[in-house]
Amino acid sequence: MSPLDIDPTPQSSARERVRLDLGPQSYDVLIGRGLLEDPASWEGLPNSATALVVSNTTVAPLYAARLEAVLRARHRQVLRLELPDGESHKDWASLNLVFDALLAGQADRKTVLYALGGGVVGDMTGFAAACYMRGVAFVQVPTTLLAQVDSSVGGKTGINHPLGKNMVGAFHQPLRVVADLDTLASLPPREFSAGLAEIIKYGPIADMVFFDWLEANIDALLAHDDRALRHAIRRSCEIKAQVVQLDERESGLRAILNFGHTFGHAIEAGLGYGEWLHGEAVGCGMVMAGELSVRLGLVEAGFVERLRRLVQRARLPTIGPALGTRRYMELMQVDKKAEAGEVRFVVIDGPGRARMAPAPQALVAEVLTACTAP
Ligand SMILES: NC(=O)c1ccc[n+]([C@@H]2O[C@H](COP(=O)([O-])OP(=O)(O)OC[C@H]3O[C@@H](n4cnc5c(N)ncnc54)[C@H](O)[C@@H]3O)[C@@H](O)[C@H]2O)c1
Ligand SMILES: O=C(O)C(=O)C[C@@H](O)[C@H](O)[C@H](O)COP(=O)(O)O
Ligand SMILES: [Zn+2]
Repeated sequence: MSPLDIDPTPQSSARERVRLDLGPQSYDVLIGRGLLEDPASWEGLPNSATALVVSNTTVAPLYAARLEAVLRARHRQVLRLELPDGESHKDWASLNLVFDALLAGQADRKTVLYALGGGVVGDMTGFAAACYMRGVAFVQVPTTLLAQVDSSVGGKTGINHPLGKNMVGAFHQPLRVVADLDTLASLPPREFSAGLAEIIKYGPIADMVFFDWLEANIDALLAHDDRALRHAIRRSCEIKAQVVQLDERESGLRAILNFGHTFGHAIEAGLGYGEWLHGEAVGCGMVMAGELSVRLGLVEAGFVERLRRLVQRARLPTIGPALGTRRYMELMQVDKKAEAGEVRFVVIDGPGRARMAPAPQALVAEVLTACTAP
C-alpha cells in the first residue's frame, strides 16, 4: 500500500502534536479524539483563579459542559459566555459582550480565555484577549474543521467591518490549540466542506504531494474517515506552522496563506457577511486567483482545472455571485495586501509555489467575467 492510501482501520485514540516555534510565544497544537475531557490536554497551562469559556449559542450546549468540567479542576471560577452565532456577529457588539463578561466576573490579568467554537469565536476571543487589560492569555479549542486546520493556528485575531473583512484586529498567539476531532461529528456538512477549502489551499501554495493526496482522498475526508482526517488536519497545521514561524506578522511570506482570499473576502463582504461561508468564498476565490495566475502566464491552465475539480468535489462553489465587476473591484481595494491603492493578489507561480503580485485591471475583469454568475 502506498503511504498516501488510506487504510480503513478503526478510529485511533492517538494524539498528535504540531509545534509552533515562535520563541517565548511557542505553543503546541494537539490533535486527537477525547481531548476535551482529557486532563492531559490542559496540563501545563496556567492555573489562574478565573477562566472564561467563550463560545456561542450553537456550540456551548454541545461541548461547553465537558470543557468546563475539566477546567474546574484547574480554575477556582469558570465563567461561560455564549455569543450570538454567525459571521454577521463577528463585530464590536459581540466583542463588547466578552469585555462585559470579563469585567462582571472580576477577571484579572491572569485570567485565561478559552475559545470554544469555530473561527468566528476563535478570532473574536483572541482579539478580546489581546485587548483586555492590554493582553491576557487565551487557548484555542476549535470545533470546526476550518478552525482546526487554519484559524486557531497562527495568532491572527479580529472582527469584521461592514466595509471589509477582518479589518480590525491584532496578532495575539494562543497558549495552546486543542483540536478534538470528536467535535466534528456534529458539524453540518456545509460547514465541513467550508473547512476543506482551507485544507485544499495548502496544496497549490506549498505542497503538491499533499494536493495529490487530497485528490486521492477527498471522498474519504467527506466520509469523515478517521485516518484521512488526521492526516489532513496534521499536514495543514504543519504547513501553516512553517509559514507562520518564518513570518509571524505577514511582512511577506505569510501572505501566501491568503490565496483565494482577495476575491473571497470581496464575496463575503459584498453579500453581507454570512450568506456565503468563509470557506465557500475561499474555495471560489482560489479558482479565480488560479485563473488570474494562468492569465499572468505563471501556471498551466490544466493545473487550475485540477484545482477547480477538487474544489467542486469538496462540494464548494466555483462560480462567484453576480456582484458586478465594478463592485468586486471596489471591494478588493479594501484588501489588507493593497499598497498605495494597488491591489495585490496571491498567485500560483507554478504548482506548489505562491507569491504576491499586482495584476492589470483588464485581466482581473476577465477573470471576474469568466468566474461569476451572469
Ligand atoms: N485567524 C485566522 O487565521 C483565520 C483563518 C481562517 C478563517 N478565519 C475566520 O474564521 C471564520 C470562519 O470560521 P468557521 O468556518 O469555523 O465558521 P464559524 O465559526 O461561523 O462556525 C461555523 C458554524 O458551525 C457551528 N459550529 C461550530 N462548531 C460546531 C460543531 N462542532 N458542531 C456543530 N456546529 C458547530 C458554528 O456555531 C457556526 O454556526 C471567518 O470569520 C474567517 O474570517 C480566521
Ligand atoms: O493565517 C493567515 O495568515 C491567513 O491568511 C489565513 C486565512 O485563511 C484567514 O482567513 C485569515 O483570517 C485572513 O487574514 P486577513 O489578514 O486577510 O484578514
Ligand atoms: Zn481563510
